[in-house]
Amino acid sequence: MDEQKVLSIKGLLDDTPEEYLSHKEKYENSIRKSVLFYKTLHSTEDENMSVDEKTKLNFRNIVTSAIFKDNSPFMLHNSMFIPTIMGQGTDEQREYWMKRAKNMEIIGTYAQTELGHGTFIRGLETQATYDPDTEEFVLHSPVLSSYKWWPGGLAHTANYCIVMARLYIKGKSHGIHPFMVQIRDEETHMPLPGIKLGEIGAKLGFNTVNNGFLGFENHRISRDRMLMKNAQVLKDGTFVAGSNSKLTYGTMVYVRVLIVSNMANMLAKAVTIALRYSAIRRQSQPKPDEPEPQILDYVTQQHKLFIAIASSHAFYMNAMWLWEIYYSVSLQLASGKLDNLPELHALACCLKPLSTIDATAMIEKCRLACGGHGYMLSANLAQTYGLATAAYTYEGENTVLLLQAARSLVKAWVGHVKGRPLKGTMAYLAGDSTVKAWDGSIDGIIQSFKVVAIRKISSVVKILQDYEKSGLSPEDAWNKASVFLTAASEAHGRAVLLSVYKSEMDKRAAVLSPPLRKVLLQLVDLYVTYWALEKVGDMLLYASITDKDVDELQRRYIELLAAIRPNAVGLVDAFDFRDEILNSTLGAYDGRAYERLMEEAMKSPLNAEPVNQTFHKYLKPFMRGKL
Ligand SMILES: CCCCCCCCCCC/C=C/C(=O)SCCNC(=O)CCNC(=O)[C@H](O)C(C)(C)COP(=O)(O)OP(=O)(O)OC[C@H]1O[C@@H](n2cnc3c(N)ncnc32)[C@H](O)[C@@H]1OP(=O)(O)O
Ligand SMILES: Cc1cc2nc3c(=O)[nH]c(=O)nc-3n(C[C@H](O)[C@H](O)[C@H](O)COP(=O)(O)OP(=O)(O)OC[C@H]3O[C@@H](n4cnc5c(N)ncnc54)[C@H](O)[C@@H]3O)c2cc1C
Repeated sequence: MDEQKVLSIKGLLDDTPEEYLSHKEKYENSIRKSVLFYKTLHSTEDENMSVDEKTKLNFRNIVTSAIFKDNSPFMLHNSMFIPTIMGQGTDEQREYWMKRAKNMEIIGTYAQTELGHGTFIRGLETQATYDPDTEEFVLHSPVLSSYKWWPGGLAHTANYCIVMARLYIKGKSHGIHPFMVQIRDEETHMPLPGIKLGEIGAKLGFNTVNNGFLGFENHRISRDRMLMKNAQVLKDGTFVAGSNSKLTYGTMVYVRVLIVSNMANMLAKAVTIALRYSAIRRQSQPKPDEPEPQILDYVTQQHKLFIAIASSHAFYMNAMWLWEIYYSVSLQLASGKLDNLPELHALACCLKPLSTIDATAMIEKCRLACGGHGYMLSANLAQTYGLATAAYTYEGENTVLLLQAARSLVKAWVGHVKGRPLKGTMAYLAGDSTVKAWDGSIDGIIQSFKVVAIRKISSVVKILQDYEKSGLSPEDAWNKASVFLTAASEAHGRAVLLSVYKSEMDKRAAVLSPPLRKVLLQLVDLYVTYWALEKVGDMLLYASITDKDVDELQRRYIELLAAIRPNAVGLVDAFDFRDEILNSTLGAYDGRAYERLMEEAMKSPLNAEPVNQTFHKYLKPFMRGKL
């Protein structure tokens, strides 16, 4: 990625801090920057790229688009509109729409969620009724709850969107399908007749993504606007179903994998800021007559931050591994082979939640580790948190996705008990789940996490079966056991994250210089030890850990923090974020945090004059008892 080229774009970087712009100005400024940015450096995925090139491009797009303190109103164009055309369009539709979309002749978004439904896709109410007389679909929003609500860029930016709507033919519903809909005139940008558009209002974050609402009043589109790769409607209204109705959900799987990469990047940004600040901040005097130490030398500070470095590495390694699986399954789907889709879906339903849960918590911990200055918007930690925490919800709310993963794990376990072979990332469930003695090695701990997952899955299946034996319906039994179903999914996800991080690092270790290998493997060791201590209850219950073993783990953890300390700054420098991308008074490479804090403070409009007009208007009369 040519950051220099991007950052040299005149006007891309803000003179006025975004914090002091109005809601409307923030959006307008973000459009200005997005146009500059995309004119200079933007390439989208090309179908004949190698997996490695695609992976690098995805990661590159994430990093480059990190230039914005918030996200770009073009975000959905790249992350969902284009992937949906690629994944859901026929060859002819791809040919036409990809050219226009890649050249930014049109700007699109992905409109699935409605005011009344986000998780329950089968409950979506937007109607697409086929009219065989005119060979058109009539799009209609029958009730307020059917208005599309949330899609990024929908409010004022996009002029096209993929609308996920319920297909009706001759009064019969044929499920949810994707439709390419022009929503604004390409010349005037006015909403087309029968289309209501607007912005949903200020949010915790994402305030320049231009999330909008969309309502239809019997708006007609031609038949060829239904993306018909996975299902078709013939001219006479005959519906031709696809091989698997869930192929329509393909874009969501893609984005869930993308989110894992994005969490690696977001967490890397936050820990770079917090750790560099911790290296320059000196505070307190534990030893009389000695200078105040760097707060990075407090072990509690190391405990807060070093796990974030290791977690960013872990998410990155897992993301690259998952991209390989994604692209391999996508190629199989293209040739009609569907049997590996459920495993990819289950993996994405584990890793997206766990990476967003951990990243969100650790980014907040990075902010808290910076004390008062971490609370400043100019530190760019609060905004980073705001962007990350959104991913807990979007692209499949985490609880719902963990329950989806549980659905696959329960099926796999029940099948295993009946003698059906387990495969892929669930094969370990067939392993021995009795641990006679604690094995404190890295591989031993990872094996213990697998045992925890096996035991949690088997025990929640027993709970489900007992509930059903007691007369509960499968649905009621499922709901009753759902807390422990999500716990079983989390345990599976934890085992995957740990084992993939370790195995991917082992693959790379061979080509690393000995000093680099040592440091990176220390981070693997720290990550595994940290999680063994975090989940010590599970280890006690299922992995025969004793209090002596825990004591040993604690001592090892402390030693690892000390071992990593000399390389800590180098490890975040290695993320190689330029100051303009960190966009933080605390995280700049030169360490001049105090000067930058003051520089940013002086940009506050309130500092333009020594006495604010409210003194004479309100305060003085008030203090003189005259109000
Ligand atoms: C700085 C730049 C960084 C970029 C980073 C990315 C940024 C992207 C920005 C994104 C902005 C946000 C966009 C959005 O949020 S788009 C909307 C996303 N919405 C969702 O994800 C909705 C979640 N809900 C669902 O997925 C389903 O409805 C759910 C499966 C949860 C519930 O389905 P339901 O209970 O109705 O059950 P079903 O019968 O429909 O389905 C269950 C069976 O279907 C299989 N299944 C489900 N989903 C999938 C899938 N996606 N792929 C494959 N298979 C799927 C599931 O396994 C079940 O199969 P079985 O019946 O065989 O068990
Ligand atoms: C910043 C942001 C950007 C977004 N961008 C887009 C976009 O571009 N395009 C788009 O289409 N959508 C977008 N969304 C919407 C997003 O996809 C939905 O918010 C998400 O799918 C969750 O659905 P929901 O909001 O209806 O929450 P709900 O599904 O109503 O969830 C609310 C609560 O109910 C629980 N719950 C729901 N169903 C179940 C269940 N079956 N079992 C157990 N618990 C359940 C959930 O766990 C959660 O605690 C965006 C959302 C955000 C926050």
